[in-house]
Amino acid sequence: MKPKIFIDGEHGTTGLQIRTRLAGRDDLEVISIPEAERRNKDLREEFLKAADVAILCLPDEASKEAVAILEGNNSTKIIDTATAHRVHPDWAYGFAELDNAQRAKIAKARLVANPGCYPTGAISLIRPLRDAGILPADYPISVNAVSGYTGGGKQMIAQMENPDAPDHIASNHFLYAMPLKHKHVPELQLHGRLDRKPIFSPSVGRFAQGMIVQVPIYTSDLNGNASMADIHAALTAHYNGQNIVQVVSLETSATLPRLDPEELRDTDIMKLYVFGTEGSGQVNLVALLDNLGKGASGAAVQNLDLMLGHG
Ligand SMILES: NC(=O)C1=CN([C@@H]2O[C@H](COP(=O)(O)OP(=O)(O)OC[C@H]3O[C@@H](n4cnc5c(N)ncnc54)[C@H](OP(=O)(O)O)[C@@H]3O)[C@@H](O)[C@H]2O)C=CC1
Ligand SMILES: CC(=O)N[C@@H](CCC(=O)OP(=O)(O)O)C(=O)O
Repeated sequence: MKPKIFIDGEHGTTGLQIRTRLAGRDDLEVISIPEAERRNKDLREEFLKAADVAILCLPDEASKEAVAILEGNNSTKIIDTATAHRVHPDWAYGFAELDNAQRAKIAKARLVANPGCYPTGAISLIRPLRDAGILPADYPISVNAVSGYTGGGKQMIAQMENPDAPDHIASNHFLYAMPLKHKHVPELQLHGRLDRKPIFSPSVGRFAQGMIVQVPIYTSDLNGNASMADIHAALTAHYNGQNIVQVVSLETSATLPRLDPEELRDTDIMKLYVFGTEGSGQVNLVALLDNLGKGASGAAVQNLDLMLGHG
């Protein structure tokens, strides 16, 4: 029997992209609710309970509701793409490259919380340096980022694309979350193994998919005055042996005149860069990804495969 997969929120931005990635797979069966019935709670309950794996692509509250429906049901595994369970101790954090143990943890978990798009970029840069003993736990981390507007889901897509929408956004690029209380901060702090809350400053650009996440660092404040080469070596060692997170060489990074957030659009790859000038005392650590690829739907399918034993 093929495992049954139900994508709750299949007709939203993240759900649709998961559906596309699963189209044509003959090792599993996607069970699906017609779009007009997407908010029919009874039908959703029936599908949630019938699934071997339910992938939740819903706002936080609806996601918690779906998890409550499955309370005590041990036959449906859950991947939640929302923010709701990312710092919950009973949930495995769905970033397979987090450390040596994470892939196996995800593979045997019933509850997997897919990481946020921005945290995927920032944690991929921070965590290996924490684990290697280079980055002190109390380092004052800042994370500055730009995302494509699909990161805000159907609502923001309409705001950006429809000039007649009452809440239309005409800006080509804007900052938001200025009170520094973005929903991603707890996740960044916990999985980045940071003692202090990072300062997270996201922004959105007038492009659909893509993301740049920047973590600037003073190397003189790192343990042992780690050099740019040491930082790059630690990242390279951490991501050795897998093909989704790619550490770009220092030589290539040094030749880049600019970095385009859309470069990895429609891929599930993430590229990491160490920018700067050796000896200057500063580096800018940068992650480049598609917010809907490794930042959401691609990661959900990667986790699904691990949970189905295809890892
Ligand atoms: N977009 C992105 O880049 C990323 C998104 N995520 C996370 O994925 C989740 C989904 O986001 P996204 O796809 O962008 O959002 P969308 O708004 O595009 O899609 C959400 C879908 O859920 C449906 N929905 C909302 N409430 C309910 C409900 N109570 N019952 C059933 N269905 C419901 C919506 O239906 P309706 O059309 O009726 O509103 C819509 O189809 C969020 O939690 C988000 O944080 C994670 C990483 C990146
Ligand atoms: C551009 C934009 O609005 N991005 C969203 C983050 C993406 C999202 O809602 O989902 P995740 O938390 O799962 O990443 C935000 O800042 O709230």
